Amino acid sequence: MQINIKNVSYYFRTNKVLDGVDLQLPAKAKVGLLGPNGCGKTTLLKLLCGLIKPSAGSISLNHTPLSHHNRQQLSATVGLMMQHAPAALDLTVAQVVALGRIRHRCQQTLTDVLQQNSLNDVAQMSYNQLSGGERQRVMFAQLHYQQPQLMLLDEPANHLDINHCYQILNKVSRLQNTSIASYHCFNLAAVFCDYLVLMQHGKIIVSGKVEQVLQPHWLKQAYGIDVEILRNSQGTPIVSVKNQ
Ligand SMILES: Nc1ncnc2c1ncn2[C@@H]1O[C@H](COP(=O)(O)OP(=O)(O)OP(=O)(O)O)[C@@H](O)[C@H]1O
Repeated sequence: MQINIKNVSYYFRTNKVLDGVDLQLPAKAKVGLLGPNGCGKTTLLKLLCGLIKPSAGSISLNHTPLSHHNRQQLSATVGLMMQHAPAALDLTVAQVVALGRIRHRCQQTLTDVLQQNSLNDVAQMSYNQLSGGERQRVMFAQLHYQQPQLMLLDEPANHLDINHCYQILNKVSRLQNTSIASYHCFNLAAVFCDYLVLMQHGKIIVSGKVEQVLQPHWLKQAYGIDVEILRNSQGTPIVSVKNQ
């Protein structure tokens, strides 16, 4: 899904939390949103799925303004995994995952999705009785079942142990869709994204390929930290924070 964000601003009352954001993304891009706490990453993700509307500017998906997509179509083609997995009503894990396909004809079975996300053993447990990381995995399985053309993930690594974190981010990177995920860990973003967007105070300060964005001067500007950039054996950047 192609995305075109034009001069988008967003206010919470008088607080301008997004300020003239411009961004064009090609279909199937795997995008990482970076930036310090409160810079506007979640707000941008909520705007992209139509949960909130821009105060100014416009967003188009596949060349059609978001405001022209009908709600049902949008909820089938765009999926958002929130940062804090919500407490569900008294639903089982299987029922929560099944909500991902409530508006679709299923192409893969619920059993397959539960299995692919290693949730078979807890499928009949109450969602409310799961740990934070287990809930996060259930919410990802719901999104996986939905198979949206545009997958939005707010801090997908939240709560997850390193093994489940890699399993989920590997799945995201292999899906043939567009994904935009916010990250606090530069090194996860470097491994799983092909394009990064660095934000500060509601603005994009730089966007581009991983190597262009993970530069010491940009990270100093956004976060006020000194870093050096190392490389792993595949040449992927590793950001190492210098002792403060
Ligand atoms: N419901 C709300 N009402 C008022 N202000 C809000 C609301 N939600 C967010 N904000 C403000 O909007 C700004 C951007 O918040 P947002 O959640 O988009 O940041 P973020 O980059 O996702 O932060 P984090 O990395 O901490 O999750 C923050 O200053 C926040 O206080």
